[in-house]
Amino acid sequence: MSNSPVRPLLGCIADDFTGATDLANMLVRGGMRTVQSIGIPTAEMAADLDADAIVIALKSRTTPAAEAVEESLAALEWLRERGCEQIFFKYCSTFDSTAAGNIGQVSEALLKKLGGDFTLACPAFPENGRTIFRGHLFVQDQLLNESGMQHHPLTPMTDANLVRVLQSQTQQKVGLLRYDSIAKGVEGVRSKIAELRADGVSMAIADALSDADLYTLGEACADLLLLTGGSGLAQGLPGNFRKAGKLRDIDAAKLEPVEGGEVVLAGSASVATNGQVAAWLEANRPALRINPLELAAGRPVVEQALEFARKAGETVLIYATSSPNEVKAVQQQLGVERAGALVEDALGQIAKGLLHAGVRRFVVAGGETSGAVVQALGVQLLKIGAQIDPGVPATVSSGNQPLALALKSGNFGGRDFFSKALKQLAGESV
Ligand SMILES: Nc1ncnc2c1ncn2[C@@H]1O[C@H](COP(=O)(O)OP(=O)(O)OP(=O)(O)O)[C@@H](O)[C@H]1O
Ligand SMILES: O=C(O)[C@@H](O)C(=O)CO
Repeated sequence: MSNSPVRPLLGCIADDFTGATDLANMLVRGGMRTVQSIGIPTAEMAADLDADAIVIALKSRTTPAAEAVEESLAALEWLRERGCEQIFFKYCSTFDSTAAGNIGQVSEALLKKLGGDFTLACPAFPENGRTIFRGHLFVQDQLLNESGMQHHPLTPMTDANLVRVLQSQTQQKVGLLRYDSIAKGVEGVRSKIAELRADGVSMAIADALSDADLYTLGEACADLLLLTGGSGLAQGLPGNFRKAGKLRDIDAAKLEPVEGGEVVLAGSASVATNGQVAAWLEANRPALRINPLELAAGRPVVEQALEFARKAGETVLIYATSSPNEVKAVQQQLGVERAGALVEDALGQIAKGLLHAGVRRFVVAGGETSGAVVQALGVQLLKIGAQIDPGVPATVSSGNQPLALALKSGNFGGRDFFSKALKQLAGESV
């Protein structure tokens, strides 16, 4: 067994916040000690880094391609300076991108900078119902464009044919690594990649119906400088580093316990979060809903929420989560951006107020919401612990005052996620 690596092995760039946490979760599950940085780490943060994998969380999913490319290249440069051997570009398992990109443009730029001539694009996440067959992405039993994602406010996905979608975002030739090549195992994948390369393809959408397919892909691609996809594709990578004797045999998911108060903050309006809020209310646990219209009217919503939490004497849920129709009505009155910003800002301020009141464990629902809360709490670096539900790990922030955080993508987590996450952050077995 080799000693702890001085430099990280895998460098990752994620296009959003909870997506980064999802990827980090997968790497820890595979035995890689992983830290997530909010943006490119500062020199001070970098001095403390000791991990097998580093995930840099950007907020580039919906930014114009040129901006996303610039930020991603800056992250790449930082990761290469640290000596990372392989780079992973993480995007959403539903391939969320605007009509203008930017998954293709960012992948192309990263590949060029690395001097590579081929990469895979595979957003599959079978554990959460995302599979790819003949280049078409399914969410559970629906094609992507019939799954509800066609109505996404920022990244409506109206075509399930990922070869076509990716080709519209890059000058490079896009191909398909089909399920029948993957069924032939690691050698089958390698010979198909050789064929695709000879054909001038530099990015191939990879089919994946199961975790077994993703492990095969991961093993077959050990030598590629760049891989791109969802967290599922990363499952096969720790095994490659282990085989090469580069990982220590330690518990990568171990986190220090964090004592203090706890809270649940929900700013996601997704179906899964609506169910989780309903489950909390059905259990008669204390909850307060914040109303964006009251925020817009300048009412003291933040102060009221802090007072509510203080008086409750037990763990509370503070949420903006509403049904799609209610959200739409608010958005029509305030505008999508303003409504979102008001809620995010309020939940951030509430998180900060609760921190001052002694809260140290935070369960947060929603990608944008998590970004706002983490920023308000001044968190820059997260150590990643054990999985709570697929795609969501427990995490603890670095620094003088460690905070325990569970940051959940909107559509992730079971109905009992909030209570399960609170227990796990408190160190209880779940
Ligand atoms: N009641 C509401 N009315 C209007 N906007 C709301 C309301 N509740 C939440 N929002 C806003 O909706 C957005 C939800 O985005 P967020 O990323 O947090 O959740 P999500 O989209 O479900 O999660 P993910 O991006 O992880 O899939 C935020 O900007 C939030 O402020
Ligand atoms: O891949 C996923 O589905 C998530 O990690 C995510 O990025 C959700 O926004």
